[in-house]
This record gives sequence, structure tokens and C-alpha cells, in this order.
Amino acid sequence: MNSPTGIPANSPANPPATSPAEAASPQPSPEPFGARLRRAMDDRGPLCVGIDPHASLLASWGLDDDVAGLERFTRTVVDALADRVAVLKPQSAFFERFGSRGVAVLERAIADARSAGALVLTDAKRGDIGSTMAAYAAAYLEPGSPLFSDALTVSPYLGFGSLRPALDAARAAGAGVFVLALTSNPEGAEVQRATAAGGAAVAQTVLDHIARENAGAEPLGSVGAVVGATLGRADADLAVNGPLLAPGLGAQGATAEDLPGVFGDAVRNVLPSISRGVLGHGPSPRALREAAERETGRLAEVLG
Ligand SMILES: O=c1ccn([C@@H]2O[C@H](COP(=O)(O)O)[C@@H](O)[C@H]2O)c(=O)[nH]1
Repeated sequence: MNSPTGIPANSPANPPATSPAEAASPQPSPEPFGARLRRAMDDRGPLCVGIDPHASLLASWGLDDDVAGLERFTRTVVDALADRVAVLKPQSAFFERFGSRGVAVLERAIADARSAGALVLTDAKRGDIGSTMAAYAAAYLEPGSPLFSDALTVSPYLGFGSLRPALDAARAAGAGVFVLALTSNPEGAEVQRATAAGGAAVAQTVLDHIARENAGAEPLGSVGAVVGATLGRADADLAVNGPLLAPGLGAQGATAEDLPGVFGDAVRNVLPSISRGVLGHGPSPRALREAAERETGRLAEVLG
């Protein structure tokens, strides 16, 4: 039976509703995102597939560049992959470009993907002064919000402390955040490799903050870092006790074979991410599934 959000009751993404008696007594904390992600990666393999409905992909799938095309594309990806990959990562920008009707497609995709058992990481890269960050947290990280996601990408470049409302909301909800540290694009280095006040690189100070947030968490903290698979070498201490989202496989040129060199000992916590490299095989659901399975197989060979 579906809950008001459309997510079937008691699905992996939707814990049982509380009874009146339970509501009167203190509620147990929700299972933390880090634990849920570890289990999903162990069960399904550590692959995140991005849902990035580029205009060029809509065209190559034979779809119009409009809301109907967006909806068809998104539904096809969710139906093909949500029951088998650990994480689906809708890229908010591609939905926002269609205005409120595009955001409605995103809402539906998040609910449907969670209902089918995938964890949903919404890639919106939010970051602002703390008071505004609280509103972003309410939008993406508070249960009951239409865009509630298992995790959200956030930018620490207004200062790591400005993320506090998102960190607190995520913890309370059993959700996660992925903080941009060393992004996959070459332009990121001029900011992220710059030397911060204490003498360490800016990205390292971000990673150190993440490590403090995750201290003592088992089996994995819920505050992740974004570290590009394209970097060749991270040249940073990645022992943050949290997941390391590694975008850049496929269209940006990185391969599974690059991951041990970038991540070293931290490779066990890597969540490799690929969007166009899988989506380009659509619109056939079977071809999408096969592409995701090939990536998962390659990761299993390389990461063990
Ligand atoms: O450092 C980063 C952070 C996020 N991304 C996002 O991942 C996907 C990559 O798409 P591909 O088609 O696999 O290149 C996209 O949504 C980016 O915004 C990233 O690439 N790098």
C-alpha cells in the first residue's frame, strides 16, 4: 500500500509509519545514511548512476526537449535501474530548466526511485549563508518535504560552518550530505588546491571537517566527500570515515582502473558515479541495465 508520498509502506526507503502509541513515546533514531549506503553498496555493488537529462540525450533517445520528454526519459531510467543500483543521482539542474513542471518530475523520480529500493542522492550542490542553508535543508533533508532525498550534494565554499543546518537536518533524518572537496573538473583546482590560512590546501581543510563529523561512526559516516575519479592522484588525506562520491567515469574520461590510483587505501569507501556513460545506451531499458551491469562488473574486478 502506498503512503501519502507514493512510496510503498515499509519499503527499504520508507520505514514503517508510527502507531499512536509509538508517537506518544520517544522515537528511535532513524538508521543513519552511512549505514544504509554501506549495505546498499555491499548488496548491489558500489555504483551510482546519474540521471542527467541533457537536451542532447533526449534527442538521441528520440524524445522532444520538453517536459513530456523529460518525464519519459526519467521514468525509463528509474524503472530500468532503481531496483538494482545502489544509488541514483538526479542532477537537479536538468529538471529546474523546465521550471515547476520539471521540478515535479524530479519529485516523482525521487519518490519512485526510493520506493524501488535505490538510495537517492540529489545533486543540487547547495551552499549559502547558514540561514538560507536551513531552507535548503528543509527542502531536501526534512522528511515530508516533496524533494526529501537520502542525501544531497552541498558546497562548502561559503565556509564549512555554513553547512551546519544541512548537517544537523541530515543527521536527524538519517540522511546524508556529500560535500564538494576535490571536484572532477579541471577548473576546481585553483580554489580547492589553494593554500588555506593554516597552511593546508583548502580541500584538505574541507576533508578534515568531514572526518570530524564522521568520527566514531560505524560502519561508515553519513557525511561524504566529492572527489573526482578524474584526478589521477588525490594528493590529499581521504581517511574521512565517510563515503567518497567519485564522479567522472565515462564521459569525463575516468575508468574503474583509475580508482585505486586516486583513492589509495580509501578505495573501499568509494561510490563511483557515471551519468552519460550509462544514459547514452538508452532508450532501451535492457541496454541501460546492461550498461550499468558492465560498470558494476568492472568495479568488482578492480575494487574486489
Ligand atoms: O565534481 C563533480 C561533482 C559533480 N559532478 C556531477 O556528476 C555528473 C557527471 O556526469 P557525467 O555525464 O558522468 O560526466 C554531473 O551531474 C555533474 O554535475 C561532476 O561531474 N563532478
